[in-house]
Amino acid sequence: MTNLLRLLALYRPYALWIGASVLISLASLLANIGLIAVAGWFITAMAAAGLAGVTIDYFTPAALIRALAILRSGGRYVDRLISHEATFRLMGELRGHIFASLEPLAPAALADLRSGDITERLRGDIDRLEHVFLRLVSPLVVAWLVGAILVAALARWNGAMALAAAAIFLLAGVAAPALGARAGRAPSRVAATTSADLRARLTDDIKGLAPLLATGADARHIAALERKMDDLLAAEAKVARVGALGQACVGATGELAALAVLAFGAPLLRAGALKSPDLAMAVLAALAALEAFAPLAGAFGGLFGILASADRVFGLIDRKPEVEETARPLPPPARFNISFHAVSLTYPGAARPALTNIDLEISEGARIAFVGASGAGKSSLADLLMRFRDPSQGEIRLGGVALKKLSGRLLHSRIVVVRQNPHLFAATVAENLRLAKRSASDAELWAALASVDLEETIRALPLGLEAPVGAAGEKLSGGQAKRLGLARALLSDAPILFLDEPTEGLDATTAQRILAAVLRRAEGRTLLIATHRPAEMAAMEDVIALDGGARLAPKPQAAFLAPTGSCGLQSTTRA
Ligand SMILES: Nc1ncnc2c1ncn2[C@@H]1O[C@H](COP(=O)(O)OP(=O)(O)OP(=O)(O)O)[C@@H](O)[C@H]1O
Repeated sequence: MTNLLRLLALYRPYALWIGASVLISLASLLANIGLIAVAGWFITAMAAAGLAGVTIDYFTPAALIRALAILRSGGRYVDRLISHEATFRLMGELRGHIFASLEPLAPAALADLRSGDITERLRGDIDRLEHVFLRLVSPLVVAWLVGAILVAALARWNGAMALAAAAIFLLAGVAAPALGARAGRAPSRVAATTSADLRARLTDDIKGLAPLLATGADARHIAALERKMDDLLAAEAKVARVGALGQACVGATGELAALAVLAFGAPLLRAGALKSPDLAMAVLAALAALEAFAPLAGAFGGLFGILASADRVFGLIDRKPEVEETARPLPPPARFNISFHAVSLTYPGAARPALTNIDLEISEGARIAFVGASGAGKSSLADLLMRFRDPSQGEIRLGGVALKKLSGRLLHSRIVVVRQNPHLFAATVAENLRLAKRSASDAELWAALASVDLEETIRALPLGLEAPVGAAGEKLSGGQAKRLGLARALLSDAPILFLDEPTEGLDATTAQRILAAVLRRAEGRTLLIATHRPAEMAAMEDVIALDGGARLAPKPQAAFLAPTGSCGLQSTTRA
């Protein structure tokens, strides 16, 4: 419920829009009720005048009927316009708000969420929140106001008649929504969470279709999706049943209110305390009140589904970032030497540290190779350097300034990391490259491609630089996608490059050519390479060996090049 209140609080900047929408909705509903009531009064009065052989002024009621008809139709149109505009603005803002909250979370604090899940929270769940105002709040407020106005109007003729109508309106406007919400609580929550899960799974399965087909696991996954779909349909059927029952109950509101007015009005008519046109008007007004209460019937059955979506959306916003941005970042340091001071890192929930007590001094422009078996901690070093995570202990400094005191944006403009499988966007070759340097000319793009041996391949594509690379670069081979990621990094002006196994999987000749180009383009910059290749180690000024997260004792570079298995690491002792 707290999240529902938080959601409603977000509407505060749109209070004027919402007030206007409720007023216009109320006016058009009252116009409709007035139209039916005045028409009833008019017909009865005309009949009574005919029987009595007298004439009455029919211009005024006819004009009133016309005016009410125009107000009803125009009001409905303007109401839709305003209420939807307010809702769309709010949803747009909420999406922007969520995107802004996602940025500091990425990548570490989102690592446990499937990408389909995040997409679903941003799309489906937010869409569901749209109903809060349109289907719940506005209809409820309008129904209560209409009920109160009708009861006040009836009270002018007879208190008991007004009380009876009030009791019926309370049943329809308070008891029925409350019961509907209660009955729909479990199934609507199940429907919302199952639907979110189903979409997230579907997204994941579509992304991983190739391995699913290759391993023959597709049938199992399809069966699992079908089971989820059955669960969803069953939950939605229950929500629909609650809605239908609510509709049946609320549907009787108008008739019951009309009967109550008739029951109390007939004796007044006989006693001459009420005229027949007035009674007809009151009965028809009570009957027409149904229009105000009808939307409440099914809406509240799904209330808890909307709350489940609100929980999922706010659950994303409320996640704690792995790293806190400093509110007052220091200016960029003058130098770019890197130092690690007794740095340890233990991932949340991990049994043992990924990095232990690492001390490092990397001077500006240095060329260092990081070596170590898989899981030794090389990529974790890069994550810490980019401040995707903070060390559990110790401190990292850039130019003598603690990373925590620098802004994330500054850090990311100074240090570029190329991961083992760099992410490519579903955009063109040029767009992917220009992420690193927006102003890069085509000639610069070609030069960057040439340095990773990709120029010929891209020139051979009919669209060249404008060729789309497909989702996550799937139109390129694994090696080509990796090289495009590398070209992107080389294009940037960042003074520090961290390349995580840049030539892994490439043949020795291509790897050698690319290494030469990397060294050329990294001239004057700090170049850090995580590698298993002796040639890359040999090209660096220094080799730092990691084993199980600890830095091994320094030893001559040549020792790493000895063919003793895992880069000559076995005989090395811990630092
Ligand atoms: N997000 C994570 N959550 C928990 N443990 C992690 C996470 N990422 C890495 N680890 C663990 O931290 C240790 C170091 O991993 P890291 O990826 O830094 O090694 P690496 O040397 O880069 O390995 P590789 O050469 O295979 O890429 C490993 O034991 C790994 O299982």
